[in-house]
Amino acid sequence: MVSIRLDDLGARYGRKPLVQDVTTPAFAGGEVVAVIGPNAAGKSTLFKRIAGLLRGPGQVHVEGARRGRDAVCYMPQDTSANAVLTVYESILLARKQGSSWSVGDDDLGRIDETLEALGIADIAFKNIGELSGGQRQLASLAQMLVRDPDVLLMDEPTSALDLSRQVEVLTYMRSLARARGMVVLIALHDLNHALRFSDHTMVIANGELIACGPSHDVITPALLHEVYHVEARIEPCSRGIGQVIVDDVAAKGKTFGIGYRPPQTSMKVPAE
Ligand SMILES: Nc1ncnc2c1ncn2[C@@H]1O[C@H](COP(=O)(O)OP(=O)(O)OP(=O)(O)O)[C@@H](O)[C@H]1O
Repeated sequence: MVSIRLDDLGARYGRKPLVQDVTTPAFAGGEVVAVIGPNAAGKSTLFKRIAGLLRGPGQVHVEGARRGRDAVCYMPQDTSANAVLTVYESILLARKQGSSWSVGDDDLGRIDETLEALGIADIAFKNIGELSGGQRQLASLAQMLVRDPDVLLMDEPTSALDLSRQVEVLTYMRSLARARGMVVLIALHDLNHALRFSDHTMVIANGELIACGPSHDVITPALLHEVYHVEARIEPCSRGIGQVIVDDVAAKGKTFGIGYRPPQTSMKVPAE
């Protein structure tokens, strides 16, 4: 079974180090790992470093992979595409990348299965330049899945999707991780998704790993206060799944340079 472990990993753009000293336990095939943290914390940079797209110190240890050189796939946050290809062609191209160009029944079967599972069979022959943002994100996800990676890095893969699609995609990803023995690392801003769909959570802040462990142990009111400067509770919903409820933004959390202002308690109604 595949496993991935990060050892003192760092990454830089030019000379500037943006991620440093990231060391994790081994994550095993079948596990979903959420990567959370504020804007500009270094989540995408970390993913690019793991995928070998950036240089830096430290090591990525992948053991037991089936796919050798193609073991790790990275789905970037920005999925815009200009190529004049249909969705189907782009997925076929992704499937055959780095292998022989002959197309077999297994290739076609995997593509059909993925299109169906992601609910995009109806747009298979649309040009990818003509898709909506959400459709493009699903097509991009399909391109990754047909490559059968051992480790899949997904950078905010549900950011353009409507509510039901978000839940469907994350449910599917978790079942696929289990069924294919794949490790899935997902950068997420929705902490309720992290609580519901991930086994482990890594928290990145200012380019450093400040917490890593079982998601329900890591995502706590104290952590949310420290990292996001919010006063929050974690309450179990009727199905027993933890939900983050943000009561307030701490004064320290002013983000836009205007300082925190308490919410307005009344609205001005124009006189008739
Ligand atoms: N190509 C680049 N050259 C120089 N600096 C970059 C480059 N790309 C990103 N950065 C910087 O690296 C830092 C981390 O960015 P990164 O995209 O990894 O953050 P993130 O945690 O993924 O943020 P977000 O949640 O907003 O997507 C930021 O300060 C960003 O400005």
